[in-house]
Amino acid sequence: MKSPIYVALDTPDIDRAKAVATRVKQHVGGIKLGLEFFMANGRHGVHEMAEVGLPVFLDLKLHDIPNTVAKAIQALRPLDPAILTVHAAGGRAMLEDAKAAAAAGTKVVAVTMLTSLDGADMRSIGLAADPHEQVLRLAELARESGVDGIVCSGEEVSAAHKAWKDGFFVVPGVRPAAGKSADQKRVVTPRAALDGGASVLVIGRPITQADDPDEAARAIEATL
Ligand SMILES: O=c1ccn([C@@H]2O[C@H](COP(=O)(O)O)[C@@H](O)[C@H]2O)c(=O)[nH]1
Repeated sequence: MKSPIYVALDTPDIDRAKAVATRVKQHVGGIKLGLEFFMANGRHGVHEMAEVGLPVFLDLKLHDIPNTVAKAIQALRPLDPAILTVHAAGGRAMLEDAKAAAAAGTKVVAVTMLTSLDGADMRSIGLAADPHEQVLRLAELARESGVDGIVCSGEEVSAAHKAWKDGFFVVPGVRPAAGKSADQKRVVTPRAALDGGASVLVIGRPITQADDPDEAARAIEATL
């Protein structure tokens, strides 16, 4: 069975990204390239990483007016990403236009509330709801807008999955041992995220910063 793990290759160094991807290839289902990699290496870098032979998740978290996001997604079509992120807070029209602009084979998923935020952070940006309520509200908006799924933490994935049975759920903030971790605040274990209904587990530093990334990915996979 294909691994649900997408390894987050957060580095500007394409040789390092390729080396890690090649080492962990047997234990992951795909690679995730985010802003750090894309800003440094652009479209050419994405093409090169695709040569590793794993599906590519382009985590650019697009958030702008509908026309700008749609045009950006059209420009990304030749890269043929398996998964692409936009921010749910961009609103219904932006989500609808994002989905319409993507290639049929690309899953468009909406980031609800970053896993680096907790309730206190939400209040500081003027949101009264707790993380759980906010994620469920944005999940409903994403579902109604026709995108394929959402990004949320493992703390909310079970409730979101119950409300959206055929949704696609991407869960970052995953750590072999739960609890706060560096900049991640809403954290669960890989097993708990999967039991909650995650379709994809995004795991970066626990693999990429391990002395032996391949062994770290294998050990995580063995818990699933
Ligand atoms: O809410 C979110 C959305 C995206 N991410 C991304 O996932 C990885 C997590 O990396 P770790 O090293 O495992 O913390 C990273 O690329 C983030 O940009 C997220 O963490 N939370």
